[in-house]
Amino acid sequence: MGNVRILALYITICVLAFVTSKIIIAVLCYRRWQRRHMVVQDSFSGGKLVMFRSPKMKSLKSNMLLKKTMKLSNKDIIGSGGYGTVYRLMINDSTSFAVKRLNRISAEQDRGFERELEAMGDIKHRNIVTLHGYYSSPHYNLLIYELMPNGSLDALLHGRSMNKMVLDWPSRYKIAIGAARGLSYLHHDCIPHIIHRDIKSSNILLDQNMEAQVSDFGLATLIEPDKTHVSTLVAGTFGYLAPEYFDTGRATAKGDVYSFGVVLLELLTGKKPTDEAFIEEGTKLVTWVKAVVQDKRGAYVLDNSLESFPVDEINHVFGIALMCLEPEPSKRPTMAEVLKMLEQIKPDEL
Ligand SMILES: Nc1ncnc2c1ncn2[C@@H]1O[C@H](COP(=O)(O)OP(=O)(O)OP(=O)(O)O)[C@@H](O)[C@H]1O
Repeated sequence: MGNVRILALYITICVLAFVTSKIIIAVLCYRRWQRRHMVVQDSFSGGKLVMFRSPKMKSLKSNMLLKKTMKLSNKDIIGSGGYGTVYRLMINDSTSFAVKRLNRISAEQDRGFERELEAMGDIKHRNIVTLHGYYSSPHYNLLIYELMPNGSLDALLHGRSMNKMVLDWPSRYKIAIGAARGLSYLHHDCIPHIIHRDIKSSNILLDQNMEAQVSDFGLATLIEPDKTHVSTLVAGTFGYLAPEYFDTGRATAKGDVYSFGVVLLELLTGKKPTDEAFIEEGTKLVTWVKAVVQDKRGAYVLDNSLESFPVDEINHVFGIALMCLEPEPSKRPTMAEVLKMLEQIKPDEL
């Protein structure tokens, strides 16, 4: 009988110690989370604004941030895409953000929303657009990003009048290297490794120094794009998608490499992969370029504005693009290899 009591006491002590340790760990984790976040509850809408603490956030008052976020209107719109509308949020002369309002997501997707965003907020790299925070409410969600003052590569290369700019070869090469660094970081240095799934020129944004930053990673898994958004097929964008994706429907790192190859072609030819002219002719940028190269008229595809720049450098990047565009995924280089090859073209400048 005595032994049974001792055993019961022993089990009780073990259970209590286990439960207490779990509570202590949970409290410590929550305190750590609180130290790294600034949280404001919006009693009016029932929403919650969460900002990840960083040097940029130090001088900001949380209530003022929430107030300005809630006041965003059509006049603040800077773009829109398959996931929703993007607004410029001006806090003061020196601080602004890009706020992406996401189209409604299902309750099932909503459950993983905050967890995914916490992981995205942890990713800090000079070639990845920083996620500063998010707002979640029963009706809609907002993602708060670093504002990229020079917009997207897509707008710079193919935009109408105001945004369009003739990018010289050094700028294009710098953009290619920056985007390759960002993507290589997601593929090889993040744990767990991240597949972007939607690499394209509108997801390569330019900071004040025209340095490329990759945006929108993680969104393809976070939210199903708007079904009315014609350029988007499941995840990814027509014109950039690797051929195997149409058979398997599976996003892979080598699929990202293919899409990056399309972006390199875009930089070299100045042509838009999603251009209706290609669709009308029943072809794509990649097919057209490959056909011209096969005819040994490779120089014909290059953007006219690149004529006066070093042809060997341009041809080298062209060669790398074609490697990325190998139909067989295993024959494509990894992003780390692509980056290394790009860097070797002008090693002194980096
Ligand atoms: N952080 C940002 N800073 C500045 N402009 C941005 C930022 N994020 C997005 N934009 C602008 O908003 C536009 C729309 O972006 P969004 O990511 O919603 O759609 P997209 O990339 O064009 O298309 P999709 O939704 O199919 O990926 C971009 O092309 C860009 O011009």
